[in-house]
Amino acid sequence: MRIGAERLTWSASGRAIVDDVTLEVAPGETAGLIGPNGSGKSSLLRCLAGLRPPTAGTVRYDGEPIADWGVRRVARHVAFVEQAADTDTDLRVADVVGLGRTPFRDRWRGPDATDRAVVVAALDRLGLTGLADRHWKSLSGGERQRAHIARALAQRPWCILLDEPTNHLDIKHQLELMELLAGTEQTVLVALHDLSLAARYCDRLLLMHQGRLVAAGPPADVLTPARLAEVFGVDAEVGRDGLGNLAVSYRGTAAPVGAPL
Ligand SMILES: Nc1ncnc2c1ncn2[C@@H]1O[C@H](COP(=O)(O)OP(=O)(O)OP(=O)(O)O)[C@@H](O)[C@H]1O
Repeated sequence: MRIGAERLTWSASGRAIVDDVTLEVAPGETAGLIGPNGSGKSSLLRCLAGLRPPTAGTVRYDGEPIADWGVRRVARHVAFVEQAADTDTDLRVADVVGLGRTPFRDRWRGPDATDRAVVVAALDRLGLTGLADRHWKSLSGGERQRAHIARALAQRPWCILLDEPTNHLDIKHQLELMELLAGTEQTVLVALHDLSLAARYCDRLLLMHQGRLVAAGPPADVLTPARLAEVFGVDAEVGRDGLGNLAVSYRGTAAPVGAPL
């Protein structure tokens, strides 16, 4: 399924937080959304997930304006893992993951065999099978993060939007998650702060700066030292690491060294 935004603007407190953004993520593509703190990544993802009606412009899935879809139809096609998504609940982990099946159930019907099988598969995919019966409150931050991703997979969505999903994850689980996202046939748009991780696993990167989409393309084209200095304020080098992967190395900030605080 193709994700599209056309001249999308979302304003708050009289300011364009997402400013005239046009983008497209092709079916099956894994696209990385990058940009400094406050550049509008989460706000853009919330608009694309249908959680925020845009001030102007259109969000489309496979060419159809999402504004014409009901909440349930959106939830059947698009899963969204929010940043630091937390749930203060007494539910078991399997029940939280089972919430991903809600859009497919009648209001009064409990989970059926398909729902249960999908939840088992999603728990397994995220290495959470052993934690299925644990209470949510007893999980670590990384375990919760993985459970939120399992909940998104249980939706069996066509598109997955994720906001900083590697937060809280140790390096093995970061790599596992990125391998999963890069390997899935679903369309993925994932906001990431780790530029080397983004460069390695994403087909294309979309770079946000002050609410605007300022670059989009293959990682090697988007991640130039000049852009990293201008957008992120860092003095960086982009090259191949010892394994041949594109990687960003930082000399430091681009600000003058020794400037008084
Ligand atoms: N409801 C709101 N009202 C006013 N300002 C907002 C609102 N939501 C977000 N902002 C502001 O919009 C800007 C963009 O926020 P957003 O969370 O989209 O950025 P981000 O790129 O995801 O940042 P980060 O990398 O820190 O998560 C920030 O300056 C934020 O303070």
